[in-house]
Amino acid sequence: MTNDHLIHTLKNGLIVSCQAPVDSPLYEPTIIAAMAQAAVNNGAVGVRIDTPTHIRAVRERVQVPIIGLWKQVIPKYDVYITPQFHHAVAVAVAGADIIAIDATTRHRPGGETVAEIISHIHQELDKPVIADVDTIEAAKAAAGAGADIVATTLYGYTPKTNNDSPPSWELLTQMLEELKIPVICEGGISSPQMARHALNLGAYAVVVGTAITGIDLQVKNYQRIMQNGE
Ligand SMILES: CC(=O)N[C@H](C=O)[C@@H](O)[C@H](O)[C@H](O)COP(=O)(O)O
Repeated sequence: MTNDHLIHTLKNGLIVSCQAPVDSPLYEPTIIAAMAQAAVNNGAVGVRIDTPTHIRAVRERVQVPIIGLWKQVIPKYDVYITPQFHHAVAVAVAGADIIAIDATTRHRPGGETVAEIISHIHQELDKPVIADVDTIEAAKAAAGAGADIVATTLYGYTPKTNNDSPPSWELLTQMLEELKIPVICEGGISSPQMARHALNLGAYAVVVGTAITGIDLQVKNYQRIMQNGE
């Protein structure tokens, strides 16, 4: 399958992000892979998976495109989603079909620019890149740098955006108006109706994580509201 065809299989579909906090009992390759398979069995067109180990386990069980990433904590840097090319290599070798990278305009470790990482991923790994962004400026820069897809993933998680919670319909609309490449709506989608709304606005596909696979965060949230009333 060509990369264009692969991207096309995601169109208008639901991509389920199967991730868990590192201190959760769900943070196990077999459990992540079971969640991914359950998602695919029920119609998910793709899955989004963190770490090479989890990607390898999921690859054994599902055929749909895997969007792979590797979250890293690097002292002095806030960029954490597949921050450097060598992380992208590990993600690709583990079996991911598409690589997600942080494409915000924040300082990056290793002296690589977003454009350099994207071009290395294209030339050396032959994989499409999803640029996870927070603002329209970052989205435009990522598209200009050769990203295949941009996603609203980091809206609400960076100093420029963290006084609001995702999703931002405004950012999604702006990205759809100003970019020519597919735009994925990701982050804070918590109901099928919200996912449908994103598609109605023109999103290429929708990624849902916490609302489907996030037992830890969901239960914490229920508890907080049930115990404290807010
Ligand atoms: C900001 C960040 O690190 N987002 C991560 C990206 O891979 C995941 O933790 C999210 O679960 C994913 O983006 C889906 O979003 P939501 O869980 O809100 O449906």
